[in-house]
Amino acid sequence: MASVYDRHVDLDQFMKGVKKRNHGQTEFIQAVQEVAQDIFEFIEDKEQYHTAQILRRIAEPDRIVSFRVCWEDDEHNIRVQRGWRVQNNNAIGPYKGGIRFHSSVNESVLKFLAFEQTFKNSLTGLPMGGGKGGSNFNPKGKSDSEVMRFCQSFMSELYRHIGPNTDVPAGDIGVGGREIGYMFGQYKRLTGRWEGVLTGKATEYGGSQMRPEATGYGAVYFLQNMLKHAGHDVEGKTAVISGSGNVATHAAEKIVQLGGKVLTLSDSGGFIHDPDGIDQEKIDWVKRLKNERRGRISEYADHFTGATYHDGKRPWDVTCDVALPCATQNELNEGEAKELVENGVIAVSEGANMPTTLDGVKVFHDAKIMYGPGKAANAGGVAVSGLEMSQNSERISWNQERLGDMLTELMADIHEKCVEYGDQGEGHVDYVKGANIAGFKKVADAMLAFGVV
Ligand SMILES: NC(=O)C1=CN([C@@H]2O[C@H](COP(=O)(O)OP(=O)(O)OC[C@H]3O[C@@H](n4cnc5c(N)ncnc54)[C@H](OP(=O)(O)O)[C@@H]3O)[C@@H](O)[C@H]2O)C=CC1
Ligand SMILES: O=C(O)CCC(=O)C(=O)O
Repeated sequence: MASVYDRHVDLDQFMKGVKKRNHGQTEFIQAVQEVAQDIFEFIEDKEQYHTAQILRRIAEPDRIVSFRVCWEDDEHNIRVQRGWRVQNNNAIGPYKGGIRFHSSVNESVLKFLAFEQTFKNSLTGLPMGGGKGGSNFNPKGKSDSEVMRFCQSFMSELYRHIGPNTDVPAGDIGVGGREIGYMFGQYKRLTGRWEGVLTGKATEYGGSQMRPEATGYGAVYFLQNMLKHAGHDVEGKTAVISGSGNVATHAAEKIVQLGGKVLTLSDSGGFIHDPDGIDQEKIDWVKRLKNERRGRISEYADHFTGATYHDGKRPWDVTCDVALPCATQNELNEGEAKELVENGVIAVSEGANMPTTLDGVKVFHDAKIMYGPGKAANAGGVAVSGLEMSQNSERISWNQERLGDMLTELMADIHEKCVEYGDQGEGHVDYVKGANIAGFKKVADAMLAFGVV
């Protein structure tokens, strides 16, 4: 008798199902679409993946925990926020991925991030599954005490769902060293245990050297590998960077160290353009502005002569050789991608997660420029988090130099995997395809080994 379930759905039927089951979750649907088109091609002649419905299963989170987070502001008002942890897939290791605090956070955003994280973590070669969490809490303008009370309340719910062998969160937008400290302190208080349950900790209490730098540096190493593969170098290149947080400032720092010139940085208000170049001294100033004074990037143009501030704008119309979107999802659209290409960009390396819209990706693809998608290019952060987990379990700590070498090697390996599965001949590499297939294969083969679970 014919089965009512057709194992051989095509891409369109598959995406129809995804859209129906995840109605209105536009970011999640976008992330699945971008992966599915490559995976369907890859598994066309591989019956085992169809029979076991592997992609269908990866695109359905193992579980989503959602909870209320109550906290008291400095005026003694009771505030109520939502918190989530999306545990997408733990086939190859404990769930692993950051926590985001931003007013735009919702279930769709966290599902897309956890889905992407599953492929990214697989690409690192380390034993980590994919997860992501967060809240619609907006830390901007809040006092340290308010942030502390919020973090403690958030962890009072989250702690029962995480653990060093279960799920290991870290930072993301709006969650840096300060927030990780408050959350780790609360976990320790609630459980009575010191264990490596979060990464991105300060080095005084078990954090890893190089973790703050790892995502931004890693995105530049990935860029460097792409350029080298095509016979180019970072030295002498002009770079346009968006964002001015952890990833953007460290990407800028590494570009400068390798002899490139950084022209822009941005935040959600607008971007600054400094034709003289944003050197190390200026980057340090931006780090203090953002991490200590918690100010706006517009202040840069008041402080440094020659720089201009462009209110409400994104930096993609500034002519450059390389572009690094390092702020947030969907911050670079089709029109902006066309503008970059027309202005002669040769490579794009994504420090942020899914910063380019699907139409924008198509522009880069058609123009055959070197385009490193976030799940490969920004994997250095979670890779060093994986190394932090190893150091915590072994009760050891590696030095900066050793970790720097490991990060460089990890990014070169990820680049190699992308080339292995994405080489299109005549010197062109489809890095999206390479990252999707290499990331998928390891998770899929582990899932096959487990049977139907
Ligand atoms: N931290 C990490 O290790 C990793 C981060 N990533 C990704 O990198 C990106 C940046 O993260 P990170 O640097 O850690 O975060 P931060 O909070 O340190 O910085 C975020 C930056 O992006 C800007 N930004 C945030 N939302 C928007 C928006 N809607 N429009 C325009 N600008 C925006 C912020 O500006 P403003 O201050 O005005 O909000 C800020 O400049 C994210 O996509 C994150 O998922 C990826 C891998 C690892
Ligand atoms: O280090 C981690 O676990 C989090 C990294 C992360 O959230 C990401 O890669 O997007």
